[in-house]
Amino acid sequence: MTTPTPDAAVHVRDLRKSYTVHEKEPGFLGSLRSFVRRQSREVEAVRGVSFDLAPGEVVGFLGPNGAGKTTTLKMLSGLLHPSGGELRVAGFEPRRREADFLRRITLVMGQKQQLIWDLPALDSFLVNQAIYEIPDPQYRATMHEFTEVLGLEGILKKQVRKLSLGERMKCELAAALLHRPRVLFLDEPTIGLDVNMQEAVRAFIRDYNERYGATVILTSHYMADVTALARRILVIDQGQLVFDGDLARLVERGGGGKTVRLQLRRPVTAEALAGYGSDVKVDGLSAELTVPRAEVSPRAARLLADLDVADLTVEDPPIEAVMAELFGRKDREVVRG
Ligand SMILES: Nc1ncnc2c1ncn2[C@@H]1O[C@H](COP(=O)(O)OP(=O)(O)OP(=O)(O)O)[C@@H](O)[C@H]1O
Repeated sequence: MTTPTPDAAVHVRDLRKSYTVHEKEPGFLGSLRSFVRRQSREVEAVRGVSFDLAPGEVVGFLGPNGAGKTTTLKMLSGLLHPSGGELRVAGFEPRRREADFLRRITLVMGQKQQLIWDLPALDSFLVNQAIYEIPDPQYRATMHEFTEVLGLEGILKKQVRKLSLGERMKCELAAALLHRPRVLFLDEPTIGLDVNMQEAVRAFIRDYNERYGATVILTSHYMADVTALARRILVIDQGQLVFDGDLARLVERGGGGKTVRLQLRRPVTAEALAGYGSDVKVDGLSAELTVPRAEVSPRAARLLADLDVADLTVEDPPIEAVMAELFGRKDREVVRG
């Protein structure tokens, strides 16, 4: 047994989770056969994940569908028991679900709701106040603060079923954070929201992190959430951690080169640009091409010297492209950047 890193808000060592999945062949005969002899197999959803988070750290937890993100977050919040490994969250063993542990954490799942559908959100808040034994003055102060930051005025007394998705998500977040937890597990908190609402939710999470020094693990399929909130990224693929480090290092490691965009004064053909880089696209007087990272300066200098260029910009590839590159790799060793 290893000793948790002192003061780590989250300590994870060699965490594992297998599910037993019962299988059945299709059709009536299949049902009969599985009735007589049940077939099952093990799915290793999380296979030896290790990391530590410092108090106040905001971390993006990324990976393709089925990588093991939700399973990990459920173990961290004590909803699932690990098959192996070691876990400490705010000094507690999550699987015991002690009251003091539950007071320090929250799990928000964008796809699930905890608010009572037929009642106004305010009623769910009062239920949470009772569950978490939040003293009245703290409840009033937090409600006041959340109402302001999230713009809840006017929606708290409406039946939850009548709220828009975005309004409901704001109320879900408020309900989940009413007890001022110190460790937040956020699983797709902005899923399905429009761009403005995504930004509002992000601003709220950022504000909460700064105000209370909360530790945050965030999964999202929207890279904008991750780039706006997290500097450190954990990438999981097929149940294993494949990257742990700075967002900037992740982009660099993608290795796929940088995108050079050109605004030209005179048109050029894609063939003419092929000698300067790959993936050349030309649209009227605009063009873009991919250039190897180490070659950016000399190639840009050649482009400027050879062509009639009005503007030239160099950009990192979109993080989605970097991730796709990373998942395509065969090496499964964790890279710490
Ligand atoms: N209750 C369950 N029983 C059996 N297998 C499960 C169960 N829950 C998850 N799995 C399997 O475990 C693996 C990891 O699933 P998990 O939901 O943790 O992935 P994820 O990274 O959160 O994916 P997504 O981004 O699609 O939500 C998948 O292969 C999934 O099919």
